Amino acid sequence: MTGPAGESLAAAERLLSELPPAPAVWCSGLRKRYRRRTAVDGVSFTVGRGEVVGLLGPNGAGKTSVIKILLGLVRPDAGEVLLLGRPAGDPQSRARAGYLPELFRYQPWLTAAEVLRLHVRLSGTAVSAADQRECLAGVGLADRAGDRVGGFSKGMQQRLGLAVALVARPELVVLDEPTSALDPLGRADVRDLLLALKERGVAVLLNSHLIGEVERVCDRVVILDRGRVAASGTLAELLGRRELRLRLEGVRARAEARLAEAGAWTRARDGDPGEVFTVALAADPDPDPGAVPGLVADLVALGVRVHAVEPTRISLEERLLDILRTGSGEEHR
Ligand SMILES: Nc1ncnc2c1ncn2[C@@H]1O[C@H](COP(=O)(O)OP(=O)(O)OP(=O)(O)O)[C@@H](O)[C@H]1O
Repeated sequence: MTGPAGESLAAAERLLSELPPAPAVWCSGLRKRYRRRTAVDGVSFTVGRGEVVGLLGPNGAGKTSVIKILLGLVRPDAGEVLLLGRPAGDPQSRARAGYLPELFRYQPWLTAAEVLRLHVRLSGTAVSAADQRECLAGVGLADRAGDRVGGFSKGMQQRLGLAVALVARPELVVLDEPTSALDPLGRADVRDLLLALKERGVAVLLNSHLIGEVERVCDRVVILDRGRVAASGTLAELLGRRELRLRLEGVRARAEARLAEAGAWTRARDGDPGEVFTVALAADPDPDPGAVPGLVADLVALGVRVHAVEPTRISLEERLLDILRTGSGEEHR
C-alpha cells in the first residue's frame, strides 16, 4: 500500500513494535465448574516475560484446571486468557508455548528421538536434527535417543516430556509437576534447566508440590486454595519479615540502641557464651546488602564480642501452611 494510508499503516506498525511485549500469561476472572463442583473460582494473575512463577496449593485446589484453561485445553465457564498476547488455544500462541502435562504418556513403540521429531512436526517449527539431539542431551537422555519409549522408566518418560516441552525453543513453558517422577539428581537437573530458561528470558509457569524447589527458582508465587487465589506475590512479599540471630557478649546501652536501629529486638539469656539477640529486620524487597556487615562492625566498635550471626527467614512452606490454615494471605492478593 502506498500514499497516506500506507504511511499511517507503517506508522501504526512502528508504534506497535515499540510497545513492550504482552505478558507471557494474562488471565482474568477464570471460572470452571465440573457438575456441582467448582474447580476454579475467579482466578486472575499474570506471568511476565522472562518471569518464573510458581503455582502452589493443596490437592484439588484447581492448579491443573487453571493450566489447562490457559493452554486452551479446557474451556472456562467465564473469564479471559491471553497467552503471549493472543487468545488461549490460538495456534500461533500455542506454537510458542511448551507444555509438560501432569500425566504424560508417549507412544511406546516410538524411540525418544522419534517422539521429539513428531512433536517438532506438530508444533510447525523448524528445529534441526542437531538441536533435537542437543535437547535430548539437555534432559539427560543423550544415550537413550534410539531406545523405544515403552522401555523407559517413569522418570525417563518425564525427562522426555521436558524435552518435548522445550524442543521448539518456546517463549513460555508451562510445567505441571515436572519432577513428580524424578530422583533427587533429576530434580536438581530440572532446577538447573529452569535457571537456564530464566537466563534466556523464557517465562515459566511451574506447578509443583516441592516447595523448596519453587522457593529456589521462582520470582513470584500464586497460591490457589479451593479454586481461588489465596495469596500471590514475590517471595519477599509473601515471606515478609527477615530475622537476624546474633550471639553477642558485652552488650550495653549504646549497643542496644544500635540494635534497635536495625529493627525490633529481643534478648534470650542462655550464657553459651553471651546471649542470643533476635532482630526483626524490616520486610524489604530490595534489602541493603551492607546492613548486616554494617551492624556487626558498629557492634564490634562498641566493644561487643560477636560470636555468631545467622540470618533467618520463615520458609515458604511455613508461610504456605499458614495461609492455607488461616487464610491470612489477603494482603498480597
Ligand atoms: N475432568 C474433570 N471432571 C470432573 N472434575 C474434575 C475434572 N478435572 C478436575 N476436576 C475437579 O476439579 C478440582 C480441581 O482439580 P485440579 O486437578 O485442577 O486440582 P490440582 O490443584 O491440580 O490438584 P493436584 O495437586 O491433586 O494435582 C478437583 O475437585 C477435581 O476433582
